[in-house]
Amino acid sequence: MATSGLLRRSVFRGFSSLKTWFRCSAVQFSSAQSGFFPPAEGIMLPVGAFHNRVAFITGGGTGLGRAMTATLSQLGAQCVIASRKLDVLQQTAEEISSQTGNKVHVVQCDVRDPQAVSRCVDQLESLTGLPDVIINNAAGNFVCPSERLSPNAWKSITDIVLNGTAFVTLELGKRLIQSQKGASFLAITTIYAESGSGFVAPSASAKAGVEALYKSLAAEWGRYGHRFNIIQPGPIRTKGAFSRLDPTGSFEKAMIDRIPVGRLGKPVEIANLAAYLSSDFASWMSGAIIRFDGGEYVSMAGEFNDLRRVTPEQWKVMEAMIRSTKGS
Ligand SMILES: CCC/C=C/C=C/C(=O)SCCNC(=O)CCNC(=O)[C@H](O)C(C)(C)COP(=O)(O)OP(=O)(O)OC[C@H]1O[C@@H](n2cnc3c(N)ncnc32)[C@H](O)[C@@H]1OP(=O)(O)O
Ligand SMILES: NC(=O)C1=CN([C@@H]2O[C@H](COP(=O)(O)OP(=O)(O)OC[C@H]3O[C@@H](n4cnc5c(N)ncnc54)[C@H](OP(=O)(O)O)[C@@H]3O)[C@@H](O)[C@H]2O)C=CC1
Repeated sequence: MATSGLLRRSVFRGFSSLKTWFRCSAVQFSSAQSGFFPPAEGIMLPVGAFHNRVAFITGGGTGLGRAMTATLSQLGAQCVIASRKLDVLQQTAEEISSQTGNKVHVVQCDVRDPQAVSRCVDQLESLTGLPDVIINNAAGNFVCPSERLSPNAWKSITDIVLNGTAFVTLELGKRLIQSQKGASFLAITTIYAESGSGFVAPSASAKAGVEALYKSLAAEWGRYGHRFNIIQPGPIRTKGAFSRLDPTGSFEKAMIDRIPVGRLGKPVEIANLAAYLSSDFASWMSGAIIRFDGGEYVSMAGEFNDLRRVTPEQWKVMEAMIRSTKGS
């Protein structure tokens, strides 16, 4: 009796401090743990893995598209990058070509316009011939409460992300089928294409559509020699994304705090994965969706994941409480 009274008192003291502790504690992961997971900045595939290959990358002038272009070019590919801003494309192409010694071509194209996409593919064909690798990376996005979205805001994101990807994929796919040439298609979506997310509803909806398109074509166009895969990145700092998704910079710490690996991703990390998926080493991969997020998605999803905050001392108290229910 005396022992169980003591236990109850100590359990109660422990529990109330636990409640206080839970209220006070906001941080789940220390960025110090990123020390366990330093990014490897080198190029993963062997030199020449894309020798004699042509890669077409939308949005290749900036951010992740630029990193993918640099990696493919380093691996021997002749790259063609396309987006709206010709000056940005030209500067990126010159910088990458001068580093790798491989030509990077540029084509101005607004992927929202199917005629422009068709003209872009004409230009691509005359520059390099049809590509072996297609990376649908171009996107538009901004955080916005859904009740503030105008029809044109919705349309603008959907047109870039879903329709743009579809126009590029269909135009190239048809021409590749016609010429009996196989290719690897890769789309860059995001982790919330799966879960949905408040404040980016147009992007979440359009990215989910891209995933449905790529899974459908993986099933349908394997017979023409085409593979379709998807990378769902978590947060990787780029000017384009972070200026539109975290304009004040106040959410970055919260992002890092919920990533088990304890840090943001690096552009070169996604570039290595994209190169692998686009390479012959991945010729048995099609219809795959690779989540690439340092564990953020599962970290946000699990009901009991907040128990990471419980200290060993607090576990002693909780375990005693649970064990004391035996027979009740
Ligand atoms: C962290 C982990 C998960 C991260 C996921 C990341 C996903 C990403 O996709 S990041 C990629 C970010 N990069 C970009 O967005 C680059 C390209 N973006 C743009 O060019 C522009 O931001 C835009 C998408 C708006 C398109 O530009 P465009 O010049 O074609 O359009 P606008 O005429 O400026 O706007 C079209 C309509 O949208 C309304 N609008 C624009 N910004 C906002 C905003 N911040 N909030 C609400 N509404 C906005 C704009 O008013 C236009 O509508 P309307 O006035 O009715 O005509
Ligand atoms: N960075 C991140 O944390 C994450 C990024 N992603 C995805 O990664 C990809 C790259 O994003 P990121 O590098 O961060 O951002 P950027 O803003 O740097 O890249 C977006 C690119 O898309 C191009 N683009 C936009 N609209 C059009 C259009 N209408 N026609 C042709 N090109 C267009 C832009 O070029 P231009 O303005 O010259 O047209 C730009 O180069 C996107 O698909 C994004 O959704 C997904 C999850 C996380």
